[in-house]
Amino acid sequence: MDDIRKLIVGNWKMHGLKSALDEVDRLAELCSRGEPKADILICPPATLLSEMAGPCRDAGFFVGGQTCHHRLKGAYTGEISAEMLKDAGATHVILGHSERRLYNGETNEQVKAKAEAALSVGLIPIICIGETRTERDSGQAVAVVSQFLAGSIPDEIDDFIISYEPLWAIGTGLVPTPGEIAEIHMAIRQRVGGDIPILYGGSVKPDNAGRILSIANVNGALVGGASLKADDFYGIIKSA
Ligand SMILES: O=C[C@H](O)COP(=O)(O)O
Repeated sequence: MDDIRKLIVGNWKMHGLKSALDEVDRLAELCSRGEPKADILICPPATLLSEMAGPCRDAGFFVGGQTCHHRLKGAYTGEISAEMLKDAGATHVILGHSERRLYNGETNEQVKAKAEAALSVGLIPIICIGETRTERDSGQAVAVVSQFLAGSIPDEIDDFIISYEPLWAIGTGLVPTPGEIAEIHMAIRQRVGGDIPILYGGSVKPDNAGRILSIANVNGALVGGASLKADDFYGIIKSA
């Protein structure tokens, strides 16, 4: 079994006003009761990043972005650069999330360029890949995930994270079988090598996290809905 330290990531997506900082305080209090066996990364909306960086750092948590532009500066109204995320205290950035590939039309080439921008300022990219229900049901899951891998990862890089997120498991309460997760994570492992963390994301909850995190080559989780409340998120963290 690989000895990569588990990473539990909370992707808050488009949730979180300043009052959500109370959840960071609550999570810090819960985690102070014992030594979590995982690193914890919270990716809030960009509007909260600077304000969260301090409390998270004090609690031993990392903070990250949910996307970044592929350029470091310029006339790109409404965009956020990797440099701005770094300046706000981020250490990681989620890239190519299926919700951005679907709703914003993000392509593999754009994800690759964003990853290069992130790496150029010292951010660790978390590159998301996954198949649709139709692709899973037609036996294409491994092929589709392999194509995303080939197209989204910059050449010659070694400090990045992959997150396998079957699109049909995001926000649905549905989770692949352990065998399905193991098969995909092994395929990713064979492609990226032994040191790259591979996270699973898609309806991870306190009651299934232990089982998912015990699967070979699952080095952590990318958690959406269950990361918004500290007690739920801690239920996943302590399963690591
Ligand atoms: O980024 C997180 C993934 O989209 C999973 O979201 P979820 O835990 O709400 O299914």
